[in-house]
Amino acid sequence: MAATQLVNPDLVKERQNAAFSPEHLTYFLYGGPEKTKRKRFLQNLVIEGVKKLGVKQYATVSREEQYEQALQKYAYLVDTERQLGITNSTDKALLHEAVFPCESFPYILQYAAFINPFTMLASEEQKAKWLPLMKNFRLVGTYAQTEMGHGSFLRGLETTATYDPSTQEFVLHSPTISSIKYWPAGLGKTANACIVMAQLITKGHNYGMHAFLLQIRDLDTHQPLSGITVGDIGSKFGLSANDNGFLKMDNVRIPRNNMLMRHSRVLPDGTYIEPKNDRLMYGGMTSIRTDVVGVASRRLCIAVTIAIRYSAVRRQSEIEPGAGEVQVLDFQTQQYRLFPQLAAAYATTFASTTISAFYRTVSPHIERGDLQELPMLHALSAGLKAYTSWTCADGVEVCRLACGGHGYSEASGLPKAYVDTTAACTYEGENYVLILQTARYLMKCCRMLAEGEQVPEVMDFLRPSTSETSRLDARLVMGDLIQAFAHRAARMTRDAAQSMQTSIVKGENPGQAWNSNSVQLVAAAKAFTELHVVRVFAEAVETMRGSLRHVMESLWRLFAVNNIVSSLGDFLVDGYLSTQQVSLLEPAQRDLLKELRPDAVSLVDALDFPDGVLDSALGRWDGQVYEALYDYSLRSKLNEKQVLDAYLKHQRPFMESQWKKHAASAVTSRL
Ligand SMILES: CC(C)(COP(=O)(O)OP(=O)(O)OC[C@H]1O[C@@H](n2cnc3c(N)ncnc32)[C@H](O)[C@@H]1OP(=O)(O)O)[C@@H](O)C(=O)NCCC(=O)NCCSC(=O)CCCC(=O)O
Ligand SMILES: Cc1cc2nc3c(=O)[nH]c(=O)nc-3n(C[C@H](O)[C@H](O)[C@H](O)COP(=O)(O)OP(=O)(O)OC[C@H]3O[C@@H](n4cnc5c(N)ncnc54)[C@H](O)[C@@H]3O)c2cc1C
Repeated sequence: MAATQLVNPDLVKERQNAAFSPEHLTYFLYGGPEKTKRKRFLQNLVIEGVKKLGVKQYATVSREEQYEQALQKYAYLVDTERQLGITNSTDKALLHEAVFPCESFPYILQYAAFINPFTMLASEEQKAKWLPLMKNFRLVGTYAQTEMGHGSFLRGLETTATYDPSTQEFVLHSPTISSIKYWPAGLGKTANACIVMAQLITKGHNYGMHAFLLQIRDLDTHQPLSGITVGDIGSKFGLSANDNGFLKMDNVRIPRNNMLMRHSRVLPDGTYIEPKNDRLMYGGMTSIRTDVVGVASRRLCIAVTIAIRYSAVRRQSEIEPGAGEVQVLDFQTQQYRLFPQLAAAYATTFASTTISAFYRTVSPHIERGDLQELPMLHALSAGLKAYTSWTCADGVEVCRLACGGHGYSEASGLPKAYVDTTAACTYEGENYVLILQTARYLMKCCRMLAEGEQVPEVMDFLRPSTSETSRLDARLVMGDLIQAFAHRAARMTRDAAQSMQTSIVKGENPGQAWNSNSVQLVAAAKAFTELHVVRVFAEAVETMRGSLRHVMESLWRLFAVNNIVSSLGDFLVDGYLSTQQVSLLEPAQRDLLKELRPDAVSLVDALDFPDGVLDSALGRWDGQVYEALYDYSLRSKLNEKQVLDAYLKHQRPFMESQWKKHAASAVTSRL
C-alpha cells in the first residue's frame, strides 16, 4: 500500500490498536514472507496490467460488454503467465483472482473441467494427440454433462452415444428436448469442443455414462458443425460474463477414438471392455469440488474484509446520547453479525488448505489404481463443498446486509460476491445431493464398525465414547469444545443409522428408508463436516505462537461457540451439555465479541486482499469510501447525458398527458 495514501483516521487508529502483527498472520496464510512478497508482486502486476487494457468496472457495463472484456482480460492473463513462466497452481490462482475478482469468465473450465477430466479419462495415445491442442488453445472446451432434464441423477442422462461398427464411429444424439445439454460454462459462444457425457450403447446394450471428445465448432470460422445446435442460455442470477450454454446433437458422428478410453474401451467390432472401477468416471467432479471449497472461502474472506473495514469507517448513531456518533463496528449487534463471518472465513480457509492437500496426497494413489482412499476423498470433498458453499454464501449475504444501504449498491462489490458464491451451492453437485453422499459414507462406516471392521482414522469419532456428558466449563478449553462437536456428530450419525434400521424393520425398502430419513441424514452429515472444519481450524491455530496464537484462539473459540449456540438442540437433546453449561455459552460469545473488537480490522487486513481484488468502494484499504461511492455513481451509464432520450420518448408525453387531463395549473418551466 502506498505510504503517502491518505487513510481514514478511524482505520489508522484501528490498525495501531491491534494486539498482534497482521503481517505475521499473512505470512502464515500464504506460506512465509517470500511467498507473500511474490503474491503481492503477482497480484499488483496484473491489477495494473488490467487497468492499462482500458476495461471498465464490471458493475458499470452490460452483459455483452462483460463477456467481451472477460475475453480480453483472459488473453492478457495467459500472456502474462507465459511471459513470467508461471506453471504452479498457487500462482495461477492468485493471478486469476486478481484479474477476475469475484467474476466468472468464459474460459473458466478450460483447465478445471476440460483438460483435467480429459487427462484423467483419456488414454496415453489420446493425450499425446489432443493435449497439446488443448494447452495451446486450438481447442477451447468445457464439460457438457448436465441436461435440461437431469443434472443430479447422472444415470438418468438421455444423450446417447451409439456405436456403429460398420464405420467405426459413435453417433451422438439428443433424442428429446430434455436431453439438450444445458448449463455448461463457456459452451454457448466460446468453446469449439467439449467433453460430452453420454449413455454408451454398443451391440444393443447400454453401458451407462461415458465421456467423449466432441468438436462443436469449426476451428477456423467458429461456425457450429453440422448436426450441432449450440448457444447461450440467457441471463442468469449472476456469472454474467459467462456464456453458459445449450447443446443439441442431431446424430453427430465422431470417430471411435473420440471415446475417452483410459478406463473403459470399445473395440473396433463393438466389444465393450469394462473399467476396473466405474467410479473413476466421476473423478473430474471430485477435483472441482475440492477447488470449490477454496473459491467459496475466498469469497467470504473478501466480503468480510469489505464489511469490517466499512463498519470501522462508517459512523452512525450514538451509544451515549450527546457523546457523538460511533463507528458502527462498536455496536454489539454489528459484531454479533460480522465476527462469526470472520471466524467462518478463516475456518473455511483452513478447511480448503487441508482438503486440497488430501486430494494431492490421494490422487497419485488413485492414478496407480489403488482406490482404497477414494470413498473417503469423495465423502469429504462432497461434504466440504456443500458446507463451505452454504456457509460462505450465507456469510457474504450477512456481510452485505450489515453494510446498510450502500451494501445494496454494486459499488460495494458484495452483490457480485454473493451471486458468485451462491452458484457454488448448485454447480458441481447440488448441495443436498452431495451432503447425502457424505451421509451414505457415514452409514457405511457405522456398518463397518458394527461388524468389527477398521475405519479411517478421521472416522474414529464414531467409536463408542467413554463419556456421555461434557466436561466443558467457563474456561472453554479447546479440547472440550472439539469433543462436543465429535459427540454430536457421532450421536446424530448413530441416530440416523438407527432410524434407517427402524424404517427397514417396519417394511420399507432401502430406498424408501433412505428417503424417509434423509432430513436426519443431512443433519448428521453436516454435523460430521462441521466437526472436521472445527478440527482443522484448531490444528492450524495450535501451530501459532504468541499474540497471534492468542487472537486466533479467540477467533476459533467464537467459531465453535457460535456454531454450538446456533444448533443448541443438537447438544442438549441427549443431555451431553447440561443447561448450566449452556448458560455459559451466550455470555462467553458476547465476551469474545468484545475481546476481538480491537483486532477485527487487522484480522481482515491480514487476509491481504489488494483493492483491485476487493473491487469495492466500501472495503478500500484507505477507507475513503464516500469519494469512491460518488465516483462510482458519476460513472453510471444513466449519467452520460443530462436529459435522456427516454425523457422525450416516454416521460414528457406521460407527464403532459397527465397535467392536461387533469387541467393542472399554468404550465411553467420554473417554479
Ligand atoms: C449424486 C451422484 C454421486 C449419484 O451417483 P450414482 O452413481 O447414482 O450414485 P450412488 O448409487 O449414490 O453411488 C454409487 C457409488 O459411487 C460412489 N461415488 C459417487 N460419486 C463418486 C465420486 N465422485 N468419487 C468416488 N465415488 C463416487 C458412491 O459413493 C457410491 O459408492 P458406494 O456404492 O456407496 O460404495 C452423482 O449422480 C453425481 O455426482 N451427481 C452430481 C452431478 C454433478 O456434480 N454435476 C456436475 C456437473 S459439472 C459442473 O457443474 C461444473 C461447474 C463448474 C463451474 O461452472 O465453475
Ligand atoms: C452456474 C452454473 C454453472 C454450471 N456449470 C455446469 C457445467 O459446466 N457443466 C455441467 O455439466 N453442468 C453445469 N451446471 C449444472 C449443475 O451441475 C446442475 O445444475 C447441478 O448438478 C444440479 O442439478 P439439477 O440442476 O438437475 O438439479 P436437480 O437435480 O433437478 O435439483 C432440484 C432439487 O431437487 C433436489 N434433489 C435432486 N435429487 C435429489 C436426491 N437424490 N435427493 C434429495 N434431493 C434431490 C435437489 O437437492 C434440488 O433441491 C451448472 C449449473 C450452474 C447453476
